[in-house]
Amino acid sequence: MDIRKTQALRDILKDKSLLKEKCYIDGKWVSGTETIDVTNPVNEDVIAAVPNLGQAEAKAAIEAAGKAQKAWGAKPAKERAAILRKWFNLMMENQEDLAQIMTAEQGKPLAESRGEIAYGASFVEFFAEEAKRIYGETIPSPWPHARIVTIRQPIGVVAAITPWNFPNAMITRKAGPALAAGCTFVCKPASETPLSALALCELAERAGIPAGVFNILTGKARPIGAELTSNPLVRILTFTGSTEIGKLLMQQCATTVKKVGLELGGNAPFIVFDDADLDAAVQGAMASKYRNAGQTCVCANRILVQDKVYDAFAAKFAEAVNKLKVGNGVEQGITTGPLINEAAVKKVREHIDDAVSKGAKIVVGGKELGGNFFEPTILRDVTTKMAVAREETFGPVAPLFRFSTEEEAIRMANDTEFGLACYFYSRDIGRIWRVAEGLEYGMVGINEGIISTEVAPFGGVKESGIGREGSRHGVEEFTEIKYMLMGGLGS
Ligand SMILES: NC(=O)C1=CN([C@@H]2O[C@H](COP(=O)(O)OP(=O)(O)OC[C@H]3O[C@@H](n4cnc5c(N)ncnc54)[C@H](OP(=O)(O)O)[C@@H]3O)[C@@H](O)[C@H]2O)C=CC1
Ligand SMILES: O=C(O)[C@H](O)CS(=O)(=O)O
Repeated sequence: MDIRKTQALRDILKDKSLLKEKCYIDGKWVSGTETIDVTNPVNEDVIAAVPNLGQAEAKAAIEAAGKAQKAWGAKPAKERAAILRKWFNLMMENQEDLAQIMTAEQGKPLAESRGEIAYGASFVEFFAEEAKRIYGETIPSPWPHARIVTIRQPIGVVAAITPWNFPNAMITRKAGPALAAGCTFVCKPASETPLSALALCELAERAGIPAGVFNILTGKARPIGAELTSNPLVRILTFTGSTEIGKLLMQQCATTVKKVGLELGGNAPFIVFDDADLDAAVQGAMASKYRNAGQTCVCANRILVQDKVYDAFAAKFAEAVNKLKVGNGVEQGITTGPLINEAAVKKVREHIDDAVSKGAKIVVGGKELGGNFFEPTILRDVTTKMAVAREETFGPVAPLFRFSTEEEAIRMANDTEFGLACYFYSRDIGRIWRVAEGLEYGMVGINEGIISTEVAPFGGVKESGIGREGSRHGVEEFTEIKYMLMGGLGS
């Protein structure tokens, strides 16, 4: 069967009006004089074309968001909550079509796309509820003639730039709390995956989200980014993507002292101690490493295995990885779709060749399968001299490192400028507390390989980012605390 054959996306969708080839600015569908092709990573076939907009349209979107923010922020929280709840319901009612759109433009297997739609919708559901719980406080006054209160108010216009690997959830993980807090939202999605974002606009309109509150524009990253980071109407830039671009955007935001929310790159260690349940560790490594063909910022990027169980773990892990099935994500039973593009395949190839040239051995996989497809791969006898130790592979490659002591494992795990997610398997309670507290990361998976959920704070330390998304903390990022002193009360 030709794994690179695909059906026309419009023919697959039940609700064809979800396939949008226009941007959504101020409640209007906007075309462009030029367009950008959207391709299916399975075979690079063009599946749609979206407007190639620039700085002027970004400015118009920001101004529309600025105009709409006052009324949206002034709505009672309960009303905003009800509209967000409708948006959530519409996402779940259209889950299959949204998943088909995602698999067509991003490549992940349909089961993962359906999962991402539910995950992305969960942020809208969660923050619809949190909208009603954005509290202030009263503070005991040091003066008899005065009283102190604080309130939380919406920060204002939110600008967002999002990546291709989770083209729905990385938008709703920002838009959910932003709209809940009474902010308005202007987002540039990744050029590879704009269709998931534009479908969200169609559902936002149906949910009754007013014009100007939720805006998506596609096009030239640099000029749009320059406007989003310099326009004084924008009060926060929230970005998910590479650390390199995150640093650039943070610099650009400095000129107008914008708040930033940054979810950047990772280099997650996955540590297997000799007291671990090896079957559970293999299961966790499979889930963490090969989800989205390894294209997630929280994927296990380095697998550190204690000497005594190294060979046993490697054998069990190889058996599991050999069961993965590479192919077109719309086919039944496919576990691993194509990588997003040629550059991604090239990076995986370079990482494997570098490791092997320095002494690593290929246990499973290691081969390109044509186009953007790459075999799920395990490397053993990997050392810290190899590129995979320092760089995020962002592909289906599991490098196995060895360690002897607990201290060595923590030192190896922390030997990186990144600090997003980390994982370890142990059944010794003392070790669990020592290691969890010693790891320099924003998130720790203990005996678990998948930790992302809307109820917990997602984010990193060091060069993996600033701020948290999801959880009650996620909505606070889009508010400002105002301190009010009420004086002249006599005594
Ligand atoms: N911490 C987290 O939650 C996540 C981190 N990442 C990290 O991102 C990387 C992979 O994602 P990838 O999309 O390639 O990352 P990029 O940083 O290249 O792109 C992310 C977004 O930034 C935009 N962008 C790129 N250059 C500029 C610029 N100069 N000005 C404004 N916007 C710009 C892109 O637009 P365009 O597409 O038009 O180029 C895209 O929308 C990996 O390092 C991964 O770890 C990814 C997902 C989640
Ligand atoms: O972009 C990513 O990699 C996501 O943040 C990972 S998750 O939230 O889907 O786990």
